[in-house]
Amino acid sequence: MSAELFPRPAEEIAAGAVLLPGWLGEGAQRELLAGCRSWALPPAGLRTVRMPGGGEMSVRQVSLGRHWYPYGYAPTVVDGGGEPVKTFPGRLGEWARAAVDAAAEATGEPRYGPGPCTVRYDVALVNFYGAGARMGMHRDSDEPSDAPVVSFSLGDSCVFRFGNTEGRGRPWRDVPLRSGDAFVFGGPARRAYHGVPRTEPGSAPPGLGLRGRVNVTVRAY
Ligand SMILES: O=C(O)CCC(=O)C(=O)O
Ligand SMILES: [Fe+2]
Repeated sequence: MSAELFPRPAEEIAAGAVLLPGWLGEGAQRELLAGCRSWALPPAGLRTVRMPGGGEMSVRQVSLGRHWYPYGYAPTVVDGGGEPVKTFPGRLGEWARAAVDAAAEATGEPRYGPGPCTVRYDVALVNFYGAGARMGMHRDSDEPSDAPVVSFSLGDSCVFRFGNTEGRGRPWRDVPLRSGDAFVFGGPARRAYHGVPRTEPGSAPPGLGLRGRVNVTVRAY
């Protein structure tokens, strides 16, 4: 991919929620995608998540570090085959801390506490969006930790709807996320509602070799 014609600057979408466009370069995107492909393999690989109401999430998912299920975390795939969850890769924690520092620097506000980020990240959710997949408005609230969540996007672009902490409704901002973008939400935005109303099939960078969208969300439990 050539450089952007109009580079997108870092932007604070809401207090504590920062978009870092193109934060992962092409090499890092390829590295992360290769990781996702290996994490997707069984055991404890890519799965369809069943909701308590009987429905299924359209986004398929793999957990790292701790297994997320609706609504909690467990050491094993408690709502599937019972296998131990895959290990959380330390490199994802390094990237997440660096993204938090970049977000803090971009806003010039000490939103996430003083000094460089020292959070011990230990959980990641890998979300795979095929054509038509979406994620409804929700909060990331199954982690006791208030540490910033860091999300990395690969492949197809999407609309990331970033709302408020009061409820699922407006006000919200619809933010386009593209391959390589990082999005940090912490501090006052940590428990804000957010979702992905749509992706744009076929919009992935041709060189990446991914059809669909992958999002990796790094959290501290
Ligand atoms: O796919 C995304 O960008 C958001 C994922 C998300 O909100 C989550 O995994 O909780
Ligand atoms: Fe989320």
